[in-house]
Amino acid sequence: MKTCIATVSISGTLSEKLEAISAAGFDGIEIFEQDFITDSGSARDVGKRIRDQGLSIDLFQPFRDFEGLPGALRAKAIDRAERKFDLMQELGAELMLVCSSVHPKALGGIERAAEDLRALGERAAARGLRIGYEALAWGRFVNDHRDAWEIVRRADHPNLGIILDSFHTLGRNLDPTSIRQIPGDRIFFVQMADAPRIDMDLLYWSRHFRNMPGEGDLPVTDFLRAVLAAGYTGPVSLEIFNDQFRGGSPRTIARDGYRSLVTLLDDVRRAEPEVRADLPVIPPRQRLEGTAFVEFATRGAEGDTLRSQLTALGFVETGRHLAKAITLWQQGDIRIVLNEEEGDFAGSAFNMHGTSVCDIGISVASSAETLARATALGATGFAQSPAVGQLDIPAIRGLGGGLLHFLDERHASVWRDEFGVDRSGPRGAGLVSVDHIAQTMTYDEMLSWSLFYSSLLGMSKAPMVDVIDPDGLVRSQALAAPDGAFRVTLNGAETHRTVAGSFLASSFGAPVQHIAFATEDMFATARAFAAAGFEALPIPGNYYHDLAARFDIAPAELARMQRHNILYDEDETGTFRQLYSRPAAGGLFFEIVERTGGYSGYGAPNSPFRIAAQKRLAPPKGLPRD
Ligand SMILES: O=C(O)c1ccc(O)c(O)c1
Ligand SMILES: [Mg+2]
Repeated sequence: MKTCIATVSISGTLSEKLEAISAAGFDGIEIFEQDFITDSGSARDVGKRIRDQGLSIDLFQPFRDFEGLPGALRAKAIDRAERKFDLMQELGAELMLVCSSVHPKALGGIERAAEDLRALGERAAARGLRIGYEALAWGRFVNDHRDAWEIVRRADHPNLGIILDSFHTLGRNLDPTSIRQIPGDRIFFVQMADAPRIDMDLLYWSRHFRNMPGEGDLPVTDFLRAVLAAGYTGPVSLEIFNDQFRGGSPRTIARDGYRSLVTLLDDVRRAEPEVRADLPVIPPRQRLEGTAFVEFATRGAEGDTLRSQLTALGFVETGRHLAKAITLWQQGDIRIVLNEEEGDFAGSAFNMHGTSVCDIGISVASSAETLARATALGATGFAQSPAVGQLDIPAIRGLGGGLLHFLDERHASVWRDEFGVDRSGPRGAGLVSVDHIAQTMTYDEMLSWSLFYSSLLGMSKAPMVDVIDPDGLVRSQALAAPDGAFRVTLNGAETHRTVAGSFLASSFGAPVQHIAFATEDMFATARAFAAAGFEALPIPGNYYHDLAARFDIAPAELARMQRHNILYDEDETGTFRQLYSRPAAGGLFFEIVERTGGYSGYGAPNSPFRIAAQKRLAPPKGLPRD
């Protein structure tokens, strides 16, 4: 199945767009007329440049306000179409998109529209061209793909077909199953776009907020399933109008687009196995089984500080790497790796970010299949020649250039072979596993990284939440494996003045801002911490007065929470307790959580209080406080 993208979806000049689209792996483009007009090359030159990039021109668009016009206006519209046919022939484009009219003088009527489009189909046929008719969601008379299809059906011309665009159908909440009734060969082109569910004017929503399939909230998989079940075998294309993408990096947006489209085709292939279209075969998302390790790059005095922090949290050093300056720290099922090598990957991560998380190991059902899927979806592989005796574990680059390693049962012996350790850690303070890893990025990187996790790995998104920092808003997007075995929260900062933003600035983009460990008994853990000299993030008394008002918590329990600086939340399914460390050098910190019942959130109502408490302790530089 051919993969395409509209030039409007990518930022830059036409040449930059083409280069990025080609590099990302697409087969063809929809050329937006505006991108042609702004270029200084002739139509022939532009057509050649596109083909020289290895791309075909699968659609020329848009041609507006054609059908339903009276008298002289109709004649002028036909003349305009003929001129654009000339242009298409020079470019080497065979299919034109005609979108439903919004012209104030246009007249309604299905029969009139069918007649006009039949006439246009006839003129296109005389030149070996074809016309695809698309219902814009805000079209004056035609704004529903079922009406567009009725017009195309009545026009009954072989050079006229329908163009389906997921946004126009799903944005109006139209049921895509009606598409299954359209003969597949009368669908001339298919455009895919997702969007976040926002209640607003359709045209404005479409022109500014579309995003890549899987990045938004629309049922795009159901839509494409219906299209392919109808027997459509033509190109599947992305047509994404998005303000943020228009200002983004052409390469990144094109790569994300390709990743989202191949993921969508793969999801459809699995959901609709009878379809005829030839869809790319890539391995399925692998089951995630947990966090195998979290590796820090550190050195010298910073390493000593980190070691004393880990000790206060109940970790113990259980092994040393047989060949490198790397130590293993354990507690329960948690493995923390401290890498003080100067020459390898961790060394360069330390030079760049200071003490920081440079590598996350994820336990998966099959690491080879995980790597194969990630590679098919355009992830950047990572290989560092293993030291003697070091297992070669598949890895890719993640956020901030950090690594993600994928381990399966074939790598179970790595701890014994390389560190001489073959059991889980001591009970320590009762920390049992990594609950989640919090990654910080700029706001405009969030869609990209949430697509990364949801397309490469078996993780799904929770609704986005706003986190209020006293100095700005931070958006937070959580993603989790279905059973919570692996969770990440992505925090998008818009200014340097927020805790998240100042972390990004001061660490030069370190990928992990905090790690949350799970305990099964928060109070026992807090007591063990206190005995080990752990210093909690102090939470003000006002918080506990408010807790007493919001929830039914016994006074003795509330007093215990306050004594240990424990935060609390609950929902219909269960309860959540949180305890934070003080921020370490560079702003990195630890969180301890206890979940009961089915609570699957992250204590979002508590984050403003946590952030304010962090700022009291360590005001961002240049911002005197109190
Ligand atoms: O916003 C528009 O006008 C517009 C133009 C062409 C399309 O294919 C479309 O989906 C929207
Ligand atoms: Mg469209």
